[in-house]
Amino acid sequence: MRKLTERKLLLATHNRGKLEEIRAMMAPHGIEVVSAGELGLPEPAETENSFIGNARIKALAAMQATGLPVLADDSGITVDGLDGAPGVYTADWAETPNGRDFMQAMTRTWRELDERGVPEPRTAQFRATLILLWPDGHEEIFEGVAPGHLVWPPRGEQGHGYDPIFVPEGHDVTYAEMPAEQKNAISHRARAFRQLEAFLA
Ligand SMILES: O=c1nc[nH]c2c1ncn2[C@H]1C[C@H](O)[C@@H](COP(=O)(O)OP(=O)(O)OP(=O)(O)O)O1
Ligand SMILES: [Mg+2]
Repeated sequence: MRKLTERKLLLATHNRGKLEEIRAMMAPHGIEVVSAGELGLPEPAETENSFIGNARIKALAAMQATGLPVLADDSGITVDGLDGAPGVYTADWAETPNGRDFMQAMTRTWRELDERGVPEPRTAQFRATLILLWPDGHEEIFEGVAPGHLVWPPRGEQGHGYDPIFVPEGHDVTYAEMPAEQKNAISHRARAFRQLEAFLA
């Protein structure tokens, strides 16, 4: 098994919420995390239609720019009553001419469920695909899924993105109502990260 021997890792993301979560998960391993956003690296277009495909695009772009081993995260929420949408397009649903608006994206998600007459509980899964890419092209892929259901109206101030409407299975509160440590112990990203931990030297 290829181990990550560097104590510093580049995270190919421009998302501050992901950065904070993965930084917290790496900290106990003594690995410092810097992000593509912090380094001012360009944000590549995510043109694939799979989480793995888009994670690889981001990882490759950051690795080619720096020559460093890179971790990338592509994630999103799949809603059963919407046949898996927004899925790979979760971030796209938040796009506006003035940047991202996740209240708009969450509102659209709930409205489309209403329009289809989907009964509650409106089940959904948060998904994260992590790719660890070495400069020689070697890669490892890790996937985490967190099942749960959506609620309306949005609740909580923690976290980011769609956190205020997602209640993970076995809990009564949304991701956004949880302290960061609790979300980081149970989230889709945490589940993917636990597989990755085997690769940390
Ligand atoms: O834990 C999460 N809590 C709430 N929302 C989340 C989470 N994880 C992903 N999401 C949503 C929002 C994000 O915008 C989209 C992923 O899109 P995705 O392209 O992977 O990330 P991104 O564009 O925000 O950052 P980047 O591509 O630079 O890593 O799914
Ligand atoms: Mg993105």
